Amino acid sequence: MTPITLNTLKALKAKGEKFSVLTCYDATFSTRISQAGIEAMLIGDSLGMVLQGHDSTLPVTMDDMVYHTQCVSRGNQGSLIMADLPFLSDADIATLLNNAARLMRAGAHMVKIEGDHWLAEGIQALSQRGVPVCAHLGLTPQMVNQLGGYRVQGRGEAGQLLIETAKKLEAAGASAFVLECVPSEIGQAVTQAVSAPVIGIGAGPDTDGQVLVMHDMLGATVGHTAKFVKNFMTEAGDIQAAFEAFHQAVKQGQFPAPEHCFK
Ligand SMILES: Nc1nc(=O)c2c([nH]1)NC[C@@H]1CN(c3ccc(C(=O)N[C@@H](CCC(=O)O)C(=O)O)cc3)CN21
Ligand SMILES: CC(C)C(=O)C(=O)O
Ligand SMILES: [Mg+2]
Repeated sequence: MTPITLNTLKALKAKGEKFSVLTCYDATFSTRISQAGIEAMLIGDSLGMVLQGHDSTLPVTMDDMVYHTQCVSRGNQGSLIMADLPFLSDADIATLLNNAARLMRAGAHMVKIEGDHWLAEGIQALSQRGVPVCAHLGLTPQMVNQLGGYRVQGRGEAGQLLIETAKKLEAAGASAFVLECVPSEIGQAVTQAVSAPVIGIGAGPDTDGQVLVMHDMLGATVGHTAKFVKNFMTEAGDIQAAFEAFHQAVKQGQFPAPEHCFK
């Protein structure tokens, strides 16, 4: 399989074709997920919750992210690898550049950073130096203490601001977006407003790609799961088939269904 690049994702968007993304944290699942044809894997700081047992993503360190990115990189068979910059790893531009360099050396092809319009400066600094950046907007879990919980974002006026923010960050150099927990109409509007691929999680059916936390879509997560989660394991019967079913459902526009979306 020819490796997936950012250009592949851009070309899919231009053609109106969907693509799928899963979080991944280790070499075995990296091989399995990439063999299923899933275009990209995200070493998410959600590992703080699903692997480490914390109740938020805030305790995750750069060392944690580097270690898991190396593991995923070793198992990868052609998917695009994205890695999260963890909480406050972007305290200033020099720190941000150093931390992004660590993720890229560990095998990431692109870094993802959570925030809002103020990300522009950091995104510009990274993209000018050859580090592709994915901007994570909407529900940004590193801000859970300020948001007062994992709540839907971008309702009412905030939705219009989100569209303007995405355009501004694309102009600053963002090459992709993750849009989390927003009404479907905002997911659609942001996707149309930028030419960079938009990956949704709880952002409706109209984003270019869909991402889920691997443990959620395998039905392995303990306790509460969000409305946007679908368990692909029940029907598939084994893990490889569940990855393939997720990929096909996204490709064919069958996932997310209305029950996975916010109005
Ligand atoms: N296992 C796991 N899956 C994830 O998707 C995930 C993590 N962990 N950890 C980091 C963040 C936290 N995330 C979350 C967690 C909960 C909701 C949630 O339950 N949201 C409510 C929205 C309620 C509302 O405002 O209407 C929901 O009902 O889905 C959303 C995103 C997404 N990320
Ligand atoms: C939920 C996705 C988008 C993420 O940022 C993570 O897994 O950390
Ligand atoms: Mg994350």
